[in-house]
Amino acid sequence: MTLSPRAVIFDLDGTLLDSLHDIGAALNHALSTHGLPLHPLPAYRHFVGEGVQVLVSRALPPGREEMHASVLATYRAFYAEHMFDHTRPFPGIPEVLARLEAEGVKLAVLSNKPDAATRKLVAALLPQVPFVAVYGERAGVPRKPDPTAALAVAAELGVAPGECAFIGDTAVDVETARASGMYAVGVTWGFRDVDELESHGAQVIARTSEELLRALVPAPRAGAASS
Ligand SMILES: O=C(O)COP(=O)(O)O
Repeated sequence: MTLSPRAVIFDLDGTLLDSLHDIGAALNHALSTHGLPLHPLPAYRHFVGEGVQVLVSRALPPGREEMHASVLATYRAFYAEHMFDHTRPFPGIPEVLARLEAEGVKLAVLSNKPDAATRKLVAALLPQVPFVAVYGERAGVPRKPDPTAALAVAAELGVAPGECAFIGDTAVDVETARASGMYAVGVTWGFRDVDELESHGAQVIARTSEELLRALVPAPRAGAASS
């Protein structure tokens, strides 16, 4: 099945960008600065996804909630300096975005990452992509899976929610898509597994960037590639 959406809204962390290392290293730096135990980097797969406040809450040891503000401040300062150390687009992502652009599909990013970091990363690592809208978590706007921001992005793009696909790697993204009335597409190269995506209602699962493209746009006509 090809969805052929008029617009595609992408999650950022774990969907477009492989950002786990820099997030985990920055939070481990903050934890160690405050004398708290660290986590192995893979543990951060389950901490990321619901914004920076929740990220820090999940990383703190039980009973140390009073450290939240200090750890968050140290994390923010360190991450601002190190968010580009290891973070790169996942393999095939620039090609997916270029093909969607060529097909005339409108593109946007909606992340639960803080807005400033979201914009900086997208501008620096995907500079050639003509995203119509790029948003992270903003004061006064409920974060995903609340549909408010996704519906506002669809309106900004001038498309109905039913003409949008929402692409993400976590339950939060799939729930956002469903709550907004958009196609829910889960990708497996990010931070969570297929079970999580399916059990939260992903209508399509893409395991590779090629599978994602096949789900979104019609295949080039036979013979078109050889000319
Ligand atoms: O940083 C987060 O909490 C999540 O970011 P994402 O919404 O781009 O996955």
